Amino acid sequence: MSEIRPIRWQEGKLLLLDQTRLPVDETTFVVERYEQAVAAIREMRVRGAPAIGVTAAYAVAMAARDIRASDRAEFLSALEQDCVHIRAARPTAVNLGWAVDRMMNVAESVDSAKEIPDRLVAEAEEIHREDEAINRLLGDYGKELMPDGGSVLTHCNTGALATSAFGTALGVIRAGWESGKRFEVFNTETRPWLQGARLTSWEFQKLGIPATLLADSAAGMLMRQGRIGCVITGADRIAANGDTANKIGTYMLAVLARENGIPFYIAAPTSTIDLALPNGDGIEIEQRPPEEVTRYGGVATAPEGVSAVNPAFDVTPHHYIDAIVTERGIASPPYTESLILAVNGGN
Ligand SMILES: CSC[C@H]1O[C@H](OP(=O)(O)O)[C@H](O)[C@@H]1O
Repeated sequence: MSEIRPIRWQEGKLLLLDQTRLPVDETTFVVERYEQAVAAIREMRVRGAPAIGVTAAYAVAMAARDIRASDRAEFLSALEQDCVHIRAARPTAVNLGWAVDRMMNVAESVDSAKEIPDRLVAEAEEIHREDEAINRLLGDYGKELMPDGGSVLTHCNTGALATSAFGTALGVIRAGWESGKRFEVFNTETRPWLQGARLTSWEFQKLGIPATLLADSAAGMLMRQGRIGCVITGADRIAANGDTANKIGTYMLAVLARENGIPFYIAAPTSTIDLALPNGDGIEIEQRPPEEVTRYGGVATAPEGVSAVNPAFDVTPHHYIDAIVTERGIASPPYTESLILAVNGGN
């Protein structure tokens, strides 16, 4: 099976598998300027915390390519201005800001303005390469949590489409399956943007992993019936105490899992951990257009004029989370200690 790669850098252009068109059409959205990358992130043509970070890295490199200043200080000032727009594309996933910070640190380490653009392309490519390796490591650690002969439920899309390749929570499921374990897989549709129905189901079919799609509201009944052995999701930002922001509906699944005595896991690279944030109260939750709730595919699914709220994420308190799988191992409570070790490489 050829790996799904939603992001490709080719001859100075960023080629994105347009996720607003899946699963019906597999089309490439071509990005040549950083402004187009910002729009693609905001419009969710590319989405998923790690994928947003990789795309933001290339956006910084493209911004640098268009700056004409020869003076180093002027160049860096202009680049930081462009980075303000890149950082603002979507607020919740920490990976975006993490990638921009890393790119700006590299730019500031270069002595001559004319060398910055090429150096930044190289750094963006390195971030891109690192992400796949990290996901595979994470999957390898996490696969032990997959219940041979049992079942797992996942939410939203955390597969290759949410990263550079392989995925995070879906990568753990894939690694467990490819290690020879056999278990039932369930995935929620994930309203209103339908990442689960449109993207995760598509990825499981590509991987040859049988998976059963369910309405978000059916998850509680399946748990109560004993049909779900564990729940695993991704993350967009993990605070120092383990409070975790993820796709809207995750908190509901975590509370239902605890109520039914089912383990609830998070899978995320350490770049998603924000140790500067003591707890989840300070995580900015992206509010997306109400039309994503009241319409789908250009068709009204609610009466014209109805008001709607559309938070794209929620925060799951750390005490509902049984383990956090990272590329440096599985973190267990107390997360105030285990996440520091994970981020610092065990030291
Ligand atoms: C591997 S992180 C994927 C993460 O991102 C998703 O959000 P969105 O589709 O809005 O970018 C969701 O929270 C996933 O868990």
